[in-house]
Amino acid sequence: MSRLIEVKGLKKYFPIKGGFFNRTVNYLKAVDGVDFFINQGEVLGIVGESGCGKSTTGRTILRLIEPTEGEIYFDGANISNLNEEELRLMRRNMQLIFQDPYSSLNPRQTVGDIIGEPLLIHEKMSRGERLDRIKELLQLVGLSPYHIRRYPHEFSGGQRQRICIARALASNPKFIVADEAVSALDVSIQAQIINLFEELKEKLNLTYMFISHDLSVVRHISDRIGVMYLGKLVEMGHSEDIFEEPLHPYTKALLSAVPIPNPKIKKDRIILQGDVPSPINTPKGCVFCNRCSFAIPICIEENPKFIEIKKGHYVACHII
Ligand SMILES: Nc1ncnc2c1ncn2[C@@H]1O[C@H](COP(=O)(O)OP(=O)(O)OP(=O)(O)O)[C@@H](O)[C@H]1O
Repeated sequence: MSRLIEVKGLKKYFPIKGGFFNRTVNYLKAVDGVDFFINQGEVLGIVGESGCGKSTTGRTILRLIEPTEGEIYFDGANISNLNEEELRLMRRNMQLIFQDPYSSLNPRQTVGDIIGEPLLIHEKMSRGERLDRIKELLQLVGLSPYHIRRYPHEFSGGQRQRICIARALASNPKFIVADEAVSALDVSIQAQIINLFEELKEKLNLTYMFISHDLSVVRHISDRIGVMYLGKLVEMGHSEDIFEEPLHPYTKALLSAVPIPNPKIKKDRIILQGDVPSPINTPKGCVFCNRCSFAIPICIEENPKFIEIKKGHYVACHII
């Protein structure tokens, strides 16, 4: 299996300005040194509580946010230092679908204009060819070609997310970052949109990074899952391993809150204590240690390495 995405030592520190001269007085460490890869045709789920750096990771990979440090490879090519023109060409291969289908569509544009916009930017097409392609995209996401002249307010939340997906597919991308793409939808509609993502992946040979704060959402679609906490990956592995044999105390705590239908899977009940530390003054040792019931003295002193415990299962924890 070939690697479509590879990320090495990725960091994104946002400067914090202050004082009379508005100088940088500190940094918020949104992403603090993450390494991972996504194979061609694979779905990597990224989970973690709000503010742990999931969106920043996704957007930095797409170069919508400039990385502070680290390397990003797409299909073997280092895209960390591309110039504007090179980035423009690269972007057609990588698309972002985000949370809120209500605010991400221009209410004054017709569905046809919304979906056709990337075709104007990226493709040299005649008007007729563009219309055909828009109709094809509408059908691909389960909408009707007759919807082409309608406006976003005429659609339900699930249908609007389908429009966003059609727009993202217009440039024939290979890689999609779906950032909380179903979080704003009702549970029954969430399932429909997740099924659509799965169908499109098979039909169009897509690769996804599927970001969610909700483990039960990523479970169904992900081949592998990465668990983030305070800007770092604390565990990553095949979905079955993460659900059936979680290793990191934080992953166990997240799983405690998720109902698991299989009675054979025994879960340690771990309740999260305390608060997430500030991403401005991150702890010297393990980022999770102030909330961990199993912490030992080394956890306060030393940041644990992210190591492969068994094939494909990585964890950053001193007690494993
Ligand atoms: N443009 C920015 N400037 C300064 N800080 C930012 C910026 N974008 C994000 N942050 C901060 O970076 C940290 C990580 O944010 P991010 O949105 O990546 O987290 P997340 O896990 O996706 O959470 P959520 O699901 O709530 O979006 C947060 O502390 C956030 O406040």
